[in-house]
Amino acid sequence: MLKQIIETKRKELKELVQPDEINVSRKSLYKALATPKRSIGLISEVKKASPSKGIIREDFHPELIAKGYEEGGADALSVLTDQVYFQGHRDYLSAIKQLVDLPILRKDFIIHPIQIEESVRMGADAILLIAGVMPNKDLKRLYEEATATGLECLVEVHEKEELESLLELFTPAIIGVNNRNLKTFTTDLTQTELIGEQVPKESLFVSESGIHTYEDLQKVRNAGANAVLVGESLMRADTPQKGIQTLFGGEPVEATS
Ligand SMILES: O=P(O)(O)OC[C@@H](O)[C@@H](O)c1c[nH]c2ccccc12
Repeated sequence: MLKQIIETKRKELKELVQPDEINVSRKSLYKALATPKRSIGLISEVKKASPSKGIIREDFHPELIAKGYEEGGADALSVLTDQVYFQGHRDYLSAIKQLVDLPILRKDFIIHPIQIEESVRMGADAILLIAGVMPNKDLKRLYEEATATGLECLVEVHEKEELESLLELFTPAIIGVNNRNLKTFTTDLTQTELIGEQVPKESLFVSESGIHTYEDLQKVRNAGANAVLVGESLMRADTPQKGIQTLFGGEPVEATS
């Protein structure tokens, strides 16, 4: 599946037209996750559909959802911009960036430097880079280019070996462990426990996918995760605020934040 997605992305890129640049100030994802509002950081994802689950939310209003996440006390937002497989859109990200005061992660399949310029223009604060979809040295180059333009990167890994070989080249500031097996689409939080042991102390550690309950949250926190990236379970909640509240077992945001 991932292979197919990347192939589609390559074709799309041949016809990419850069958007007009929106004028916004950048917010640091790293800082937001290093000083979370609760006992663990939360990146809430604006996600209408996915290849594994189909449509997750029919009445999909990205700006309302984003606003709800902000009111619910999310530390950062992730916005899907891939259209073909996730029914996202780069315009959603631009609109949300102008509406909320949180760092925004662009969730897409970034494989070429022109997407870095595109991400800057659309107003993203950070981008996702997925290990395994390109040689590590190419990923490192994209990481450096993005960083030089003021974009932060969440570097996602799926296997222990993937992280080990990446760390031989460089140490990403933010490392995400995806609990979803990209071949079978099943999620398993023990991935966070297993691979988490390998995440260097100086990097922020994000546990991604398949986090649905307060127990799940505690499990990955105990495994050393600094933050979670949650889409589906929040998108299926009555309201984004209620979703966050339930996920955190009612834990309030810190009064000082
Ligand atoms: O909806 P979930 O299971 O809470 O997962 C969110 C996020 O981790 C997932 O959307 C994701 C993780 N890595 C990705 C890469 C591309 C697209 C999507 C993703």
